[in-house]
This record gives sequence, C-alpha cells and structure tokens, in this order.
Amino acid sequence: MQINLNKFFNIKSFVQSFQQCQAKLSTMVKLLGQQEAINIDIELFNDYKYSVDQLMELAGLSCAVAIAKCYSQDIIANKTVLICCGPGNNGGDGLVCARHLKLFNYNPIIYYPKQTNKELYQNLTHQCRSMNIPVVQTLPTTTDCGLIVDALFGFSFKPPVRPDFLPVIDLMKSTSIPIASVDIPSGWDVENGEPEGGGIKPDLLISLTAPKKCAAHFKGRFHYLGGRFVPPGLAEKYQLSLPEYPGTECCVSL
Ligand SMILES: NC(=O)C1=CN([C@@H]2O[C@H](COP(=O)(O)OP(=O)(O)OC[C@H]3O[C@@H](n4cnc5c(N)ncnc54)[C@H](O)[C@@H]3O)[C@@H](O)[C@H]2O)[C@@H](O)CC1
Ligand SMILES: [K+]
Repeated sequence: MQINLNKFFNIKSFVQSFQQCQAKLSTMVKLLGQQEAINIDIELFNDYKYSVDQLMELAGLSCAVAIAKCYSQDIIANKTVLICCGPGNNGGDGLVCARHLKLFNYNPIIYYPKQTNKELYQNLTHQCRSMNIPVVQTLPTTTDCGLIVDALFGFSFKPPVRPDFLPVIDLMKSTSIPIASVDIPSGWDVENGEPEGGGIKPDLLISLTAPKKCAAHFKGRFHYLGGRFVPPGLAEKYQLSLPEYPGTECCVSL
C-alpha cells in the first residue's frame, strides 16, 4: 500500500493544530453569566467574609493600573480623565480608581450624578475631594478630556438605561475620546452585549473577578482582567480557569 507522505504529514499537522486549539480552549477563561457573577459576589461576602470596601479597593486599583498601562502619561498628557460613576458598586470602583489615578499623577474629574448617602460612598467621595479631585453632578464639557472611564453600571445592570443616565450614555456613544469600561460596558446586556441600535464602544475593558458573557462581544483594543482576590477554592468551584497574573501584578492582559 503506497502511503502518500504529503497527505500523511498534512493530516498530522492538522491533528496537532486541532489539539493545540483544544488545549487553548480548555484553558480559556470562563465567561460568567449574570447570575453566576451575582452568586460569586454573595459567596465572597458571606462565605469568605470579604468586605465590599476590601474588594472595591482592589478592583478600583486594578482598573487604575490597567488604565495607566494602556494610556500612559504622554498619551493623556495634561488632559483630564473623566470618571463617570453610577449609583452602585461599579460607581464605587470608579471612585477608588479616580483616587489611584490622581496618585499616578493623572488629572481625574468625577461625574457622579446620583450620589448615595451610604457611608462607604460618602467616605470614598470625601477621600477624592480631599485630594482636590472635582466631584460634579452635571456632565462637564469634554473639550480637554483625554480618556473617559465608564463606571456607571456593572453586572447588576438591567436594561434599558433609565432617563437620567441617557445624556452620559449618549455622550459616550458619540464621542471619539477613548473609553475604559469597568467590568461591563455600561448599557450593554451583561450576557448578550450591545443593545439594539448599538451601545458604547469602549477601547479598554477591565473585567473584574472574571469576564462576563458580554465580553465575547467586546471589540476594543485592550482587555484586562483585574480584581486579583479570588480564593482558589472559589475559582475551582466555578471553574473560572483564570489566567496566571504575571508576578505581583494586580491585572493581566487577556
Ligand atoms: N462582587 C464582586 O466580585 C465585586 C463587585 N464589584 C463591582 O460591583 C459591581 C456590581 O455592583 P452592584 O451590584 O452594586 O451593581 P451595579 O453597580 O452594576 O449597578 C447597580 C446600580 O445601577 C442601577 N441600575 C441598574 N439598572 C439600571 C438602569 N437600567 N438604568 C439606571 N440605573 C440602573 C441600580 O439601581 C443600582 O443602583 C460589579 O460590576 C463591579 O464593578 C467590585 O467592586 C468588587 C468585586
Ligand atoms: K461599567
């Protein structure tokens, strides 16, 4: 029987690349559904006894570091970074991120239209104000803005966007200023991605804890994972297959 060596080697290389693909797929980080993200949230607080403050501080810091890696000082130059904070913990991440960006010598300004009187948010806002970071409730002009940080809504978002947030969402949809979205591009369905008619198009997505299903629809240049606080037992339970964070880094490029 005459063996066609060409065919044999073609099949061999096909099988090898298929196996490499399989290996890659099996190690690909898991994309969480909305309920899974909520359940992990609950376990972190109830079973692992983390406080919101702890996780928010680590999440906000990882966002600031990922932003600094993607938009260095010379790119942003002396332009402002507009941080849009929503009413929930995603907004809290934004407040923490603003504080760290200030310490990294960026020029943040916080747009925080619906401030809550919960002590945590009051304290986070006070910390920013006491570092001379402006906290405003009317949408500022973006003439000298070099980057917009979208910390409006995270994994608890339920479409459609309520009227009082439409102006800032419309601004983000129409601007040419790069957008960095914290955890979820605001206004997107947490699982299915952009809303009908199109949504904001972030340049950078910082997924926290683990990426959500909507990340499969993300087309921006940079995707980072932050929130390096998941206990191995929890990662195992939810089969998160998180990537290795390099060294002591608090975020990792996906
Ligand atoms: N659980 C975790 O593992 C962590 C969660 N963190 C952050 O917490 C976020 C989740 O926070 P929350 O559960 O507080 O929820 P979100 O911050 O995602 O949003 C909830 C807030 O948005 C409002 N909202 C929801 N749908 C809206 C709509 N259509 N129009 C206008 N307002 C709307 C809600 O009334 C609520 O006030 C995550 O995405 C992440 O950014 C991080 O702080 C730390 C780690
Ligand atoms: K967001």
